[in-house]
Parts: sequence; structure tokens; C-alpha cells
Amino acid sequence: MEDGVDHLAFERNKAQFDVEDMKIIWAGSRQDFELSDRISRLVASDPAFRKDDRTTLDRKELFKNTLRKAAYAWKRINELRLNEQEAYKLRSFVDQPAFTDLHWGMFVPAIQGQGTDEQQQKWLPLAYRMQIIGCYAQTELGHGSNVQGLETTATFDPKTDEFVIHSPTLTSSKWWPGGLGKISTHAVAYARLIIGGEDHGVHGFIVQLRSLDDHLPLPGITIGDIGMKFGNAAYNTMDNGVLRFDHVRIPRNQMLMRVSQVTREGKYVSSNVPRQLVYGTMVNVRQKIVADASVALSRAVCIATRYSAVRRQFGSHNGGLETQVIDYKTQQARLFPLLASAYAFRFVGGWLKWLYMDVTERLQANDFSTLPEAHACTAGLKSLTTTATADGIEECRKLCGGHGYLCSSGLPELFAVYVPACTYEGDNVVLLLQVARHLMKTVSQLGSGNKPVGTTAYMARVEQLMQYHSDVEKAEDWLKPNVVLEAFEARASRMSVACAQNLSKFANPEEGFQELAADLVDAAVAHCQLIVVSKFIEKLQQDIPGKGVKKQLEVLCSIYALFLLHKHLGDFLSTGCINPKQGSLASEQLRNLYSQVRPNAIALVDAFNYTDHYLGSILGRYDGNVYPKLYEEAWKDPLNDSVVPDGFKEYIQPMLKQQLRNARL
Ligand SMILES: CCCCCCC/C=C/C(=O)SCCNC(=O)CCNC(=O)[C@H](O)C(C)(C)COP(=O)(O)OP(=O)(O)OC[C@H]1O[C@@H](n2cnc3c(N)ncnc32)[C@H](O)[C@@H]1OP(=O)(O)O
Ligand SMILES: Cc1cc2nc3c(=O)[nH]c(=O)nc-3n(C[C@H](O)[C@H](O)[C@H](O)COP(=O)(O)OP(=O)(O)OC[C@H]3O[C@@H](n4cnc5c(N)ncnc54)[C@H](O)[C@@H]3O)c2cc1C
Repeated sequence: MEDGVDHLAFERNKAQFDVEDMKIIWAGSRQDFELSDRISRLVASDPAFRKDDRTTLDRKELFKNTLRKAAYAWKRINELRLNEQEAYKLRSFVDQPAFTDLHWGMFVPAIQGQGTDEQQQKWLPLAYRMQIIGCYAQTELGHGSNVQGLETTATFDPKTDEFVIHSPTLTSSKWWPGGLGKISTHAVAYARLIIGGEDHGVHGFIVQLRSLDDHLPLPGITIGDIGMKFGNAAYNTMDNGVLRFDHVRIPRNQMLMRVSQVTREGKYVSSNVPRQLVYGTMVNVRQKIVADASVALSRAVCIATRYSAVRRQFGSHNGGLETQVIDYKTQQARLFPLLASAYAFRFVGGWLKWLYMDVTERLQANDFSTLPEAHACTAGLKSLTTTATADGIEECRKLCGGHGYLCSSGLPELFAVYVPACTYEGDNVVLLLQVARHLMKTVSQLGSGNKPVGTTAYMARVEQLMQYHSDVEKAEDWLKPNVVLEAFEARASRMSVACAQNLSKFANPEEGFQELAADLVDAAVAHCQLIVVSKFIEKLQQDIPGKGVKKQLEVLCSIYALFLLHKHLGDFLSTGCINPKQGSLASEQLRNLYSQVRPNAIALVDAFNYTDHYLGSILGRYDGNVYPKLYEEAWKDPLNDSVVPDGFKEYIQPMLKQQLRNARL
């Protein structure tokens, strides 16, 4: 509370649960909470990390400022001897996309996942000490989604024991990699491996791009930034780059050789591992993106919830206070499902992290059985959560009315930084089509003795689910986890089965897949929503300590599920899982649940434990002291540096004088 007054204290006093205990649940454990709390305060209290001036800087200033912060963060990480997890937290709380995200988030994991032991021993220590800085150069001007369509070539030259990396066409120029444009010294670059004229498909190669002495591009390398992106500051702190190779030579041992190798004689040898492991880094990052979705959405929801309790419109009687906008049922129906989604994504993110760790351990033991499940879950949940989060942030902006459109609300920048998550690491529709393929394969194998496992295990009960009709009779029935779960399972399996039946009418299955793509995407969404709902329900079956905490989570879980049911009512009705009366009972129950959340709303967003620095929003201030601070902030705008603006005398005054002369004539 910067001015010592807590304008939201009366809201905080209404809470029916222990917010400190909820903070632990949100963080994952007491240890995680303490770590986040400590590092976020460290960043917030250091003036070198201030970010309130960010939207007024031009691109060059902004970029230089990003470099300064990244270097300072690295200095602090070393001075304080932070471990990997603490360092990651520090970079996240600095809250400014930078080349370091790609270095630590993709370059290092690509070498860890796809490099041999020898390659890891050579490259990782350099990367860990940041003596080299790397990026992930996969996407090209002509191809992003279609990885197999990449055109860059890596041709083996047996005479010199080297690969020749080349960009044969304009469209083969690497385009988009973060950190590439101005900073990276190295890249893991993806290229088609050509040996003796034979194309062995796309593989990863470690390529040095710039001199470690003067940072100039090495011979044969053309490199630069691809230009200004959506939003003002937002993602423009990142140097997304373009790169062309003109017959650049690298030693043979710089091909990442865990999945397949090229021998000195030029023989291509595949290890006994699936070739899809070349895509492993993307699976890793998609998993992280799901966990991050809950962070981005919760930030927006925290801002919109606090501001909705501060903002008043209409309803004043006899000069009394007007109504807090959070009390309007329409505001609740838009805001509280987003609050519930933030918690839902938090828990499914935690589960996905476990799934990823599990598949990683199995892969190390040469067990590849859960790879398709891990790919489908990471792809589908990345798509579902980023779409909902991007839409949710924009909805939060609207929930804040006009003031939400000000940069000082923090929401425009949050949206602009976040929205490319719907595209990067796989376009969300393209990824849902991968889930759909997994579902169609699962359905086609039903009855073959190949029992569906993991998140598709419910399909084993397909016959029962095809017969299912909800037995909900009253609104409270929708609070029973099994009732909700069965309805979601029945809807998802029926949508998948309907797609499979329609596909079977096509002589050419691939043609059918293209034709039915929109329905397949809907089926994939239904399946992914079921995963999120079921993981929320599973979370509630764990021991949840703290006064009133479990009750609040039960309410949020029901809101999340019933909101989806309400939003996709067409699916539930058209598949015959529920009838219209049961649909209206779900809506009735939702209204009850919103009333239960209302007194707890502020405490539920306090549980995210965000500092004012991290939120970066006047509307979302912890103390709710919005109006004086908005007023104060306006005067800081560079336009207000002078009373008469630059350009007035040049352009406006002559116009005014001309009008005056005309009027006199
Ligand atoms: C924390 C870090 C900061 C974040 C900053 C983010 C910065 C952004 C970085 C980037 O964007 S990097 C570039 C990311 N690019 C993409 O995500 C491209 C998206 N495209 C693909 O992933 C793939 O090309 C595709 C869409 C999955 C299709 O691939 P392909 O044509 O090769 O496959 P299919 O023929 O459809 O499938 C073959 C077979 O392989 C299975 N499979 C596909 N992908 C994977 C995978 N990642 N892991 C495991 N298995 C995979 C697929 O299911 C098929 O299986 P079967 O049906 O044959 O059994
Ligand atoms: C901010 C940002 C950062 C990035 N960082 C990196 C990075 O560090 N490294 C890197 O290598 N790449 C990076 N990328 C690139 C990113 O991974 C690609 O943009 C992404 O994979 C989408 O590919 P695309 O651009 O080719 O889209 P396209 O595939 O061209 O998509 C265009 C449209 O076509 C549709 N579409 C495409 N294929 C199909 C299909 N089979 N069926 C139906 N519809 C289809 C899509 O849904 C979309 O609507 C970044 C991108 C952005 C925006």
C-alpha cells in the first residue's frame, strides 16, 4: 500500500477462506511460494528493473534497455548465486521478453534433448556460462507449421568432413527466431540433411553465426531483425530475426546426433528412437507455455477484479455510493469464469509438467510408449489455454471500460505480448489437428484389444458413453463431480466417434480429414476441455489444507465446467448428452456459484501474490488507489512535457490564422 490506505480492505475482510493457504496452493508448495515471493520482491525493489517507462521508448531505446536489463539480471544471478529455478524466476519477474528466453528456453533444451553426451559436454558449459548465446532457428519465410517443408539444406561433404549449410531460395531464409536478429552468437538451425544427393529430412545443427570477438556475422551469414511487431513495447523488446546461409561450413560433429548420426564415411545411421524426438524441444516448450498461460490470465484477471471492485457506476440513491461494477451480474458472468479458468490452467499446467517429466524419464530408458500421448496433450493444451488466455486478457480489458485501453492499465501490453502465443510453438489450429489425428487413431483401434490409455482412457467405455443421458434433475445435481465428468466424457467421445464415422465415408482418408477439419478441431477442443475439467476434479481429491480453501476451489471448478457447458451448449444438446432443461439448470447453478464467489473475489486474486511491479497496472494496484494515481500518471506522458506541443506552430497555428483571416473577409 503505497499511500498507506487499503481501499480494498473492506473487500478483503469479506473473504471466507484463508488467503495465505490459498497462496501455497496457487504456488504449488510452500517452498515454491517462498521462492516466488522472495524473487518477485527482489526484482520489484530494484530500480534497475523499473518498467513503467517502457511504452514511451522508441524501438532502439527499448531494445538497448532490454539488453541492459538482461545483463544486469545475469549479474545479479551470479552475485546472489541463484540456482536454475531462482534464476528462471528472476527472469520471469523482470517481465520483458528477451533473447535470454530463447537461449535458456530453447537453445539449451535443444542441445540437452537432441545432443549426444559428447556434444552436451562441449556446448552446455559454454551456454550455461553465457559465453555463447543461442537461439532456435527453425521457421523460414516460406514455412513455419510444415516443418517437413523446410528448405534450408545441410549437405555432407565427405572430403572435408563438414556440412555445408545453405539457403537455396528466398523462402528458405530463417524468419522469426527470437534472439537471432541482433544478439545470438549461435543457433540450433534446422535443415534438410543431404548425403550423396539423398534427402534424409529435417535435422538440427549447431551453427556459429557471429564472431565472438567483434560480434560481426561470420562469412556466408546474412542476418538482421525482421522489423516492428504488433503492440508498442510488447514483443518489440525481442530481436526476432532473418538469417540466410551462403554455403556456410560447419564440422560434422555439429549435427545434433542423439536421434540419428552421420558417420565419417557419410553413412546415415538411425538410433533406435522415434524420429519425432527431433521435435522434442517443441514438446518441452509447449508444456511450459501451458503453465505460463495461468500466469498471464491471472494477471489480467487480478487487474480486472480489483478494478471492478473499485469502479462504481449507477445505482446511487439519496446521494449514497454508486454500485461497484463487480456487483453487476453481467460483469460477474464475464469475469468469474476467467478467474476459474486461471485456477484450472494452473492445475492442468502442474499435471502436464508431471506428464512431461514422466515421458522424459521413460525416453531415457528407451520407453517411447507415452510419446504420442505427451505430444497430443502438450499440443492440445497449449492450443486450448493460449486461445482462452489471449481472449481472456482482451475480455479483461473490456471489463475495465475506457481505462482498460490506457497503457497504464497494463492490459494492452499484456495482450500484445501474449497473443503471439496462439501462433508460436505451433499455430493453435494446426496443433488441434494433431490432437484430432490422435483421437481418430484411438477410435479406430477401439475393439482391437489395444486399450486406450492416459487421457483417452475414457474411450474404453465408448459403448456406455454413447448410451449416456444425463440424469440431472435439479440445479444442485450439477455440483456433483461425476455428473459433470460423465457429461464431458460423453460429449467428447460422441464428437470423436461422429468424426470417425464421417471419415469412414471417404475413400481417401486424407481427403476426408481435410474436408472434415473444422469438425475434427471441435472434437479436439471437447477432448482438451475434458482433460482440464478432469484434472481440476482430480486436484480436489487431494488433501487441501487451509480454512475454506477447498470450498473455494470446488466453487471455481464447478464454474469452470459449467461455464464451458453453457458456452458449448450446442455440442451437449446436439450430441444428446443433456436436454434443454438440464442446460437451463446448469445456467441457474452458474448464477448461484457467481454469488458465492463474489465476496471472495478479491482474496482469490490476492492469492496470486503478484507485486504491483509485476502487475504493472494502475487499475490493478493492491491498494485500489486508482483515481489519484491515474491522474498523476497522465502528466508523466512525454506529450505533457510542454504545454504547447511540438508541431503546433508549424502546422496548426497557420491553419488557425488562415481560418481567422477567412472569417474576417
Ligand atoms: C520458454 C521459452 C520461451 C517461449 C518463446 C517462444 C518462441 C517461439 C518459438 C517457436 O515458435 S519455435 C518453432 C515452433 N514451430 C512449430 O511449432 C511448428 C509446428 N509444426 C509442427 O510441430 C509439426 O510440423 C506438425 C504440425 C506436428 C506436423 O509435423 P509432421 O508433418 O512431421 O508430422 P505428421 O506427419 O503430422 O505426423 C507424423 C507423426 O509424428 C507425430 N508427431 C508430430 N509432432 C510430434 C512431436 N512434437 N512429438 C512427438 N510426435 C510428434 C505425429 O503425431 C505423427 O504420429 P503418427 O500418427 O505417425 O503416429
Ligand atoms: C512472436 C513470435 C516468435 C517466434 N519465435 C520463433 C523462434 O524463436 N524460432 C522459430 O523457429 N520460430 C519462431 N516463430 C515462428 C512460429 O513458430 C511460426 O510462426 C508458427 O509455427 C506458425 O507457423 P506459420 O507462421 O508458418 O503459420 P502458417 O502455417 O502459415 O499459418 C497461417 C494460417 O494457415 C493455417 N494453417 C496452416 N496449416 C494448416 C493446416 N494443415 N490445416 C489447416 N490450417 C492450416 C493456420 O491455422 C493459420 O491460420 C515465432 C513466431 C512468432 C509470432
